[in-house]
Amino acid sequence: MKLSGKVAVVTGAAQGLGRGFTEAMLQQGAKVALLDIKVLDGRKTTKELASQHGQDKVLFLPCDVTDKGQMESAFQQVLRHFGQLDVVVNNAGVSEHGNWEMVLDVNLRSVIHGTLLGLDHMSREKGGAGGLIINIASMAGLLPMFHGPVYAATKHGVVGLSRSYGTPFHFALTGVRVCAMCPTMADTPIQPPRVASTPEEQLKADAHWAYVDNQGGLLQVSEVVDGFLQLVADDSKNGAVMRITKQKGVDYQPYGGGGQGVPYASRNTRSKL
Ligand SMILES: NC(=O)C1=CN([C@@H]2O[C@H](COP(=O)(O)OP(=O)(O)OC[C@H]3O[C@@H](n4cnc5c(N)ncnc54)[C@H](O)[C@@H]3O)[C@@H](O)[C@H]2O)C=CC1
Ligand SMILES: CCCCCC(=O)CC\C=C/C=C/C=C/[C@@H](O)[C@@H](O)CCCC(=O)O
Repeated sequence: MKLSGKVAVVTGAAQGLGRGFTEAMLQQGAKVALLDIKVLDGRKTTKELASQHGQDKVLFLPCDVTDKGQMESAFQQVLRHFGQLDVVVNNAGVSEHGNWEMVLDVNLRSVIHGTLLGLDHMSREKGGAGGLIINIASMAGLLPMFHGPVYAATKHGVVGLSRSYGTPFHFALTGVRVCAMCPTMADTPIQPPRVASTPEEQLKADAHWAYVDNQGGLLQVSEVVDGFLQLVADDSKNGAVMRITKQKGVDYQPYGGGGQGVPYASRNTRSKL
């Protein structure tokens, strides 16, 4: 997809990878709606990007992605404001912490909802023009994460969701490509501090940072963004799972047969909003 003139929604765009994806799409001529629960940070980021790219190219919408009503309203505001929708980046996410249901809500349930909203607004079978959905998973979506089992479960779910909606069956109906990105540790505020507040958390932090250091350090946001732009541009990639690691750079998770997907015999195979 060429991004010039296109309209994108990015969740969790106030900082980190989401801000990186947003800036990259603006630089390629897209207009971007930034959704984030952090209102002050979101407004600050949007103001900075507006000064670089033009006020008409950005729109900030305060939005808690776990609130279905806020998400539906945000997508409707994007359509009203920009008149179209071509790209959805379900990026908002949180790392593992005590509240496992919140991790599930943000990292998986909201990504499912954002995917369904994107399909609802872009799918050709619903009068849309087709488009692209990129769901931000993680290498924890492909590997076990002993200090983050719930986090890993959500990211495995994002991979499965993206591969399933990224089958030829759905593309024939929707004209919407759906892919997942699986970066390893990247230099954003999601990273835990090296010095924790409790001995138990310090043990986890030491294990985390020992792994990061052993893997060659953190990815830079720019490295993840480069992969993102490659995925956006490559219209042959549907249902693809992009990996970004320090060892191998950008590559794709290899899968054997079955890439066409398996029909699931149920009364209603198609999820509803
Ligand atoms: N940084 C890393 O090491 C990696 C990050 N990821 C994934 O990349 C995505 C972005 O993460 P980062 O930029 O690193 O983290 P980050 O913490 O810097 O940014 C996450 C953004 O999501 C927003 N957010 C969180 N909960 C929200 C909610 N309920 N509603 C709306 N916005 C919400 C935050 O306010 C923040 O702006 C996440 O899905 C994360 O799991 C994947 C692999 C590696
Ligand atoms: C706790 C902070 C938030 C977590 C953010 C993440 O999602 C971090 C990424 C999670 C796991 C990373 C695994 C990294 C694996 C690679 O470094 C490499 O070891 C994998 C090689 C796989 C292969 O070659 O098949």
